[in-house]
Amino acid sequence: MEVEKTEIEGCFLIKPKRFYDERGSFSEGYNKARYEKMLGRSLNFCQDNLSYSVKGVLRGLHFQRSPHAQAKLVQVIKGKVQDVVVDLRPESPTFKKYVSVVLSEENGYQLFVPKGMAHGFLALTDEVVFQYKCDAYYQPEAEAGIMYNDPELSIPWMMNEKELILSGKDKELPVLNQFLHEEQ
Ligand SMILES: Cc1cn([C@H]2C[C@H](O)[C@@H](COP(=O)(O)OP(=O)(O)O[C@H]3O[C@@H](C)C(=O)[C@@H](O)[C@H]3O)O2)c(=O)[nH]c1=O
Repeated sequence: MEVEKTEIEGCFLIKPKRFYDERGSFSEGYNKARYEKMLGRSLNFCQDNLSYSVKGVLRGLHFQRSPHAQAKLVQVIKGKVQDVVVDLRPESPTFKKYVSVVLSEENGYQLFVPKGMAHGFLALTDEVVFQYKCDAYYQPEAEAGIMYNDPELSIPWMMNEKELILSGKDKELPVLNQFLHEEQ
């Protein structure tokens, strides 16, 4: 298993080791003791989520407000996504920076997303099964988000705007600037 730092402090790309044999392959999706050691922090995941998406679905950019903020361990079981994380911690040296990675069934990579991030992904294949662990429970009243095409962030999404499929809720999200003003 390899761990790579990303441009955002506390956000890591994890490359689990895969064991191949004549039957197929095996890999550990999560091992509390090993992941804690590898990431240098304690982990207390309490909820597992699974979503199915068709090509062009963009979910994001989401987070839960404190005290319900969630760290996440995200991965793709089937298909391929562009996964994006935005640092929303005002005190962070990488405040307003984003990280964009491709997570796929083939590469098996995982992304550890610390608390204080907005997170989203774009389904790049016809069928995407996306799985993630969270360390705080879902709290609908704490849900918040930033518009995926925020002009200041200017995230280079890997599909054409016209091909994207968003939820009604995600079409109404504020841009980053508006969100930061409303929070003050
Ligand atoms: C996130 C979530 C949703 N739901 C319900 C609410 C709603 O009726 C339905 C679909 O919810 P959403 O539209 O919010 O699902 P979705 O757009 O997939 O939301 C997710 O997006 C990704 C990018 C994340 O990072 C997650 O934290 C989460 O915000 O599922 C739960 O019951 N538990 C949960 O933990």
